[in-house]
Amino acid sequence: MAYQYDLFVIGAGSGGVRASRVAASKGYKVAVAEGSALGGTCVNIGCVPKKLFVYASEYGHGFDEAAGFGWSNKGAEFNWSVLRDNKTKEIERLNGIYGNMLGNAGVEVISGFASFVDAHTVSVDGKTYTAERILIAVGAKPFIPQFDGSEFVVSSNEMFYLDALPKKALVVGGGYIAVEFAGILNGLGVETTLAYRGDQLLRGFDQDVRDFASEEYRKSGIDLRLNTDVARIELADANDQNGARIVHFKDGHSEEFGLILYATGRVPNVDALALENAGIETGKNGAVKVDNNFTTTAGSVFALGDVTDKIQLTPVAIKEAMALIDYWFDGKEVDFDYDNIPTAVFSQPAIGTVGLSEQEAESRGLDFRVYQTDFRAMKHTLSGGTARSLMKLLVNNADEKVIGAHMVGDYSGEIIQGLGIAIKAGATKADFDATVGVHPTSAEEFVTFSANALKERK
Ligand SMILES: Cc1cc2nc3c(=O)[nH]c(=O)nc-3n(C[C@H](O)[C@H](O)[C@H](O)COP(=O)(O)OP(=O)(O)OC[C@H]3O[C@@H](n4cnc5c(N)ncnc54)[C@H](O)[C@@H]3O)c2cc1C
Ligand SMILES: NC(=O)c1ccc[n+]([C@@H]2O[C@H](COP(=O)([O-])OP(=O)(O)OC[C@H]3O[C@@H](n4cnc5c(N)ncnc54)[C@H](O)[C@@H]3O)[C@@H](O)[C@H]2O)c1
Repeated sequence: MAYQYDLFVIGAGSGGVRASRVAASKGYKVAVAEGSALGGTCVNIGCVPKKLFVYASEYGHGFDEAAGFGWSNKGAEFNWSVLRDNKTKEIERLNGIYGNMLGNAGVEVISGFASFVDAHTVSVDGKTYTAERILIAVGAKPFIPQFDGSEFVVSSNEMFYLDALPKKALVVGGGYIAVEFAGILNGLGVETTLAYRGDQLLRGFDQDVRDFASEEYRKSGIDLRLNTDVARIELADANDQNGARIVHFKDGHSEEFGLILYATGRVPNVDALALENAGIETGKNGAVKVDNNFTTTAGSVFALGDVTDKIQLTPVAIKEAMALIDYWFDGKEVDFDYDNIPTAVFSQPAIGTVGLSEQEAESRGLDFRVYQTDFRAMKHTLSGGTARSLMKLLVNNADEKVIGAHMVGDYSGEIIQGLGIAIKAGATKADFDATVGVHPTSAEEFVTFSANALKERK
């Protein structure tokens, strides 16, 4: 049967743009449907605008820290609408670049939300399109638990377009988005409370990193409250939808906030897809089920990125798209390595991590040793700041390979990328030791760990 397209991609985000662009450049006839803005979550309401906000927020601390270096700061003021609107202009510039990139590669961009008619046919705004292969790359959307007053909270989506910043904000959650936005708000001068229902933030990260980062967040001014959960929320003035909110916590106390951000996870964005029309099965939270080759239960339909709910990171979606391209064009079975994916949390201070945490290494029954240090970075000898940095290296005793590296402190995201290469390449502790340090940096600690830094493990 002749189809209109070789490939129809649903969603022009991190994974969808890469897959459609490369497939078209290799000779496929490709269309991509996008219901919102080109570039997806990362470009529009994720990594990119978030990082711009982090830069803005860091100045908030920078002005204070500059005094020790001789700068006098005569009443610097922050204007939210300038930041918000400059950010939006930059994102619109990127949207244009994505449009050109797709157009130049010969990809037809169709505006609108797609849904399945059958395993080779999708419908967008009432018009149908047939394709030999269909790729689902629709990403994820914020999950907000439903409770009395949950309509008065916002998700990260809205944070990028707020009319004004509140005087006092509550952030609920304990993952990447919660700690990143708590840091952003705090640095921009908002009185910020971060409430998490569990014992410690950042589940899945190394325990020392979690403890250390939490302490640093507190020192930076965030009011961190653990084992704290919200019972219900109401408007302070029932006639003012945009006014203050009263939060009733489960411990019985109540408090007023101008803004409440729920950062309580993201779930696959499948509701509008009518997956059942194509016989596509889903699992937990609606995640599209795929085999190793990203093939769904309908053989002509593939899925990757956040919608499969594996690891929700942009470079993962992009690498998955490239692996799928190799499978389609070169018949290479996908052998995606989900171990040793470096990642950074752009909180303040930032966290960089790659490989196993101490707890993961223990649960895998490995015999390993840990080198660990924490120190005051040189900058803070004059800044007057009390921030400290943490670095930690795990070495497998059987083959001397470095199996994990973790850092909390300035530039961790930048530093961890290089360590990711070393660990992926199988570097040993001796290789780290044989590497000459870059001085004076914090990063050099990773190549100067001696027996003195061995952690006594219980
Ligand atoms: C606040 C925030 C900060 C983040 N920061 C980082 C970071 O610093 N680093 C990092 O690596 N990751 C970060 N992420 C995660 C990253 O954005 C995602 O992992 C990544 O965007 C996933 O790519 P994707 O291709 O799976 O989906 P997406 O990029 O989400 O793209 C999916 C696209 O599909 C479209 N779509 C949905 N349904 C349909 C439909 N039916 N028809 C047509 N189009 C549809 C959507 O509009 C969207 O444009 C962040 C996420 C958030 C929310
Ligand atoms: N720097 C980055 O790379 C970056 C930044 C932002 C987001 N992301 C990606 O996006 C994903 C989603 O981010 P996220 O922070 O929303 O999710 P997350 O899964 O990282 O964290 C969700 C948090 O909400 C808590 N939670 C869940 N349900 C709750 C409830 N009912 N009440 C109170 N708390 C609840 C969880 O315990 C957890 O701490 C991340 O896992 C990450 O993969 C990456």
